Amino acid sequence: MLEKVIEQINERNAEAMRQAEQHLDQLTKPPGSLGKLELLTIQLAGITGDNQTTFSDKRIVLMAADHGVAKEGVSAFPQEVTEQMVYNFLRGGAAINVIAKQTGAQVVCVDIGVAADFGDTAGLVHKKVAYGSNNMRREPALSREQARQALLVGIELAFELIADGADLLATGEMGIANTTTSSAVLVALTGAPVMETVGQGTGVTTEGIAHKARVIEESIALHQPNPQDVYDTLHKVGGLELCGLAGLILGAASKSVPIVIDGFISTVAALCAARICPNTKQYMIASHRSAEPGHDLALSELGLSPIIDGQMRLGEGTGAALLFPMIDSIQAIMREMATFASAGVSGKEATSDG
Ligand SMILES: Cc1cc2ncn([C@H]3O[C@H](COP(=O)(O)O)[C@@H](O)[C@H]3O)c2cc1C
Ligand SMILES: O=C(O)c1cccnc1
Repeated sequence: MLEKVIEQINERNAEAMRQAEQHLDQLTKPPGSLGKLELLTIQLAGITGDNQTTFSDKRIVLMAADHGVAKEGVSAFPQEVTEQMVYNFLRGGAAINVIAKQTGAQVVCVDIGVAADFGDTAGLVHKKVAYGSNNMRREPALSREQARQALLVGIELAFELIADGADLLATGEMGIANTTTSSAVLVALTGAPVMETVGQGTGVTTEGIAHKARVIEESIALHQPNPQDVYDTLHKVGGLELCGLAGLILGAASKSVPIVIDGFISTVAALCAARICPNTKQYMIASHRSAEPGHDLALSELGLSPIIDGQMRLGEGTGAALLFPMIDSIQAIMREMATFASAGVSGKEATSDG
């Protein structure tokens, strides 16, 4: 299945990108003056093959999972908050619900590995692979099989949502202690110094940050994840939502559906997807730069430049959903804005430097 998916992740449509660029330069504005939004719409044209797409069915896929490493006191909040927040998402009370409602998008809340039983709770997508991961400081976080299974959950979910009409996907997550897990995966894959990848997460103190770094160092020293092998890394120091989101991104790319990447945790999942299939990067849209210090490193590994710089550190897909109105605006500009010719506005003067 994975091999087939990877085979289907192609280069973007270069001709559609060229046409989008040409159209942008005919609109009544100085060339390039819409900055990163111009690059964004060119990218979207390359993904969909059309420079005037309206994205009318956007879904934020919020994967929830618990992390055994929470036992090491690496978060400012207790583990049960993951379960409690799942109920909050289902009731529409979380930040992501409010932002999604504002922008007309849907939140798809997935239990991929919460350490609680939700029974057949309505509104929740039931895809539990395990009741949380193990404490990576003592044992591998997941079995290799669990990591593979969670990745497949993500791929299949992307297929289901796209078959159901979704034309734009975004990543979101909930899982107490997952900034620690994400930093561990980032360090394992890049060899970056641990202290450059850890931040306050939900609000730990300076001492708390040093403690997180020690827990990560000890976990990596214990398991020695192979930096060339994403599965080895994910199973030893990863988490179920990271695996699931990596799968979701691969699945979206294989169907030529753009995928908006949220903050630090989501970007680490994106890095895992890109290590599995580098072409996947062409389908990723970096929404915002999180306050987590490791986020910049993960973004630069991917060669992505986010549009929003809001010092946010929430996750859930909030940064990604905040980009939706900007996506709608630039797509409307492509469809509706007047050209120099249609408006009778004089074009750029030829100058000595061209
Ligand atoms: C009430 C609440 C809502 C959240 N929504 C997202 N997160 C975010 O914080 C967690 C990661 O931070 P750490 O590694 O420090 O635990 C994740 O669940 C993430 O999605 C939340 C955290 C809390 C407390
Ligand atoms: O950037 C993120 O994704 C993030 C940062 C802190 C806490 N939760 C999520």
